[in-house]
Amino acid sequence: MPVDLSLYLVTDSTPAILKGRDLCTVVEDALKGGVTVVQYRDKKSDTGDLISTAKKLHQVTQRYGVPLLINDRVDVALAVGVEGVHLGQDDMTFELAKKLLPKDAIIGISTSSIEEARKAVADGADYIGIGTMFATPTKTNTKSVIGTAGTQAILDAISDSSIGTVSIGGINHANVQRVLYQSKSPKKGLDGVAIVSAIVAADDPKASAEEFANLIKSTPVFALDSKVAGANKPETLVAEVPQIVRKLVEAHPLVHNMINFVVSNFVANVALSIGASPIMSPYGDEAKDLCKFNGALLINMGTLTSESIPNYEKAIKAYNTRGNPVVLDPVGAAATEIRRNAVSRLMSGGYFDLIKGNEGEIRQVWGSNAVQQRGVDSGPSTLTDSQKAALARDLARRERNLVLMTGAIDYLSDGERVFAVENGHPYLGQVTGHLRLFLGLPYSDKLLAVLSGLLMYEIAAENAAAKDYVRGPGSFVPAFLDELYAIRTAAAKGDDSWIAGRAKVHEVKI
Ligand SMILES: Cc1ncc(COP(=O)(O)OP(=O)(O)O)c(N)n1
Ligand SMILES: Cc1nc(C(=O)O)sc1CCOP(=O)(O)O
Repeated sequence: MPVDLSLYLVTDSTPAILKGRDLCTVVEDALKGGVTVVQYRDKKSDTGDLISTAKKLHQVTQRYGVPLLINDRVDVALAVGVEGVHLGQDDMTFELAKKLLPKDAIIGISTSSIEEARKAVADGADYIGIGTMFATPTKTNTKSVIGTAGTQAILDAISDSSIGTVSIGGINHANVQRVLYQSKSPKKGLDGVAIVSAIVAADDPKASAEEFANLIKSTPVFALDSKVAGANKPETLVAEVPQIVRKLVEAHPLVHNMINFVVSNFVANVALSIGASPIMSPYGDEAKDLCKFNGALLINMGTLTSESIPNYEKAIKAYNTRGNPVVLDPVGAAATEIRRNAVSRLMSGGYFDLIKGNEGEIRQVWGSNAVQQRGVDSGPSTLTDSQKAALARDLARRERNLVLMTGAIDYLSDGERVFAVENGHPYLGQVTGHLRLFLGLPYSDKLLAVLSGLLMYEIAAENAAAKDYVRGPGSFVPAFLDELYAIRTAAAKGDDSWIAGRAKVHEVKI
């Protein structure tokens, strides 16, 4: 019978993690909470002590019908008669372990590259541990931190095989759903997550394991997995927009803004104009209460300070844990070394449902070092329209989220579909800080939700710019707020004329 790898506990007996408690008690508590496999990992004890502890652990795991595997030591596994072993790249070879262990013994192999994973598949391993997902103090001598993108590439390369897969390294309650969701390749996902400190070092290992089990079971299905019928056709999507705008107006959602002070006032007024409820809070600790209102979080890096990043991280963790939408606006991402580092730190620490930026910013998030922004402007474009569309699509595909690359033409992608939106007005580009409030709405097709927000904004901008009293960005702002309000009022009355014949959306085939 295949092993249930969904919640894989790896033990650690070091004082910093076990904190002087009895290992068997901690493991039994974790089993009560829902752990499905246990690996006894002890790098320090002598062989005699390893065997004696493994025997005690085996008595516990057998009571819960959960397999016990031994890290590195085939001899200890044989002496105790446990269900299997976990072997690293520098341990006994798979072939030899297979010869020595009983036929039905479980053998897992550590992998951190496509080559290692392919070899484990060819050898016939039962599962692979894929890591290191995120840097972790539990094990500092890891080969490479590969994140969700590296894990996805490995899963993709072995997607024809039925080998089991778990991710390991730095996984906790705040990131577990993202790890499972974002690592998924089109044909193969992770079967589970391997955890050390977030369970063994927890004050209450049972409660911690229970929380993991619930999060794993309820890992949400996002945009790529469910769309409205015919959702590749712009006209099908645009036809849905009026009712989505109406729903937004009725929902009166809360938006938590961690935003650049330059546009703070404007963003608050925009939110109010379209019927949302804005709160400006750069204070990360406040997020654990604010996220309970089930609104969306917007991180706008416009006026970054040394205190911003830890505050962003706290807020992202709070919203990710609840699965509430988080939007990243990486303003000026390619302008300075500090901003470049901030982007990579945020990208490795949290899940963003939507990343919105100009070409320079999106290229920086993608990892292109060739870009140098001047201030927050994108700078002259060096990409063709189809390269821009491909960049938005590839980033969304890698991050398994939505990407909106703004410019004269906006490109919106969910990693599969790419739509070009040619509405808007140049004045809108001079008034940064557009909010995408629509992600919080209960629509399974998040791309459609964001497209609705985008069209509402851009059509309001066109209407505002057409007023004869609007002569530049200064007079544009109040007119724009009025036009947003006018659309909101019309939508609330069921009047969809604001969008009739106005949307300039086409699908880009790459
Ligand atoms: C499930 C799982 N995956 C990876 C590892 C790491 O094993 P290894 O490379 O042998 O490193 P050590 O654990 O020996 O430090 C693991 N233990 N479990
Ligand atoms: C044992 C181990 N192996 C890793 C690898 O990358 O192969 S990372 C790791 C430790 C994981 O600990 P925690 O869950 O506390 O971050």
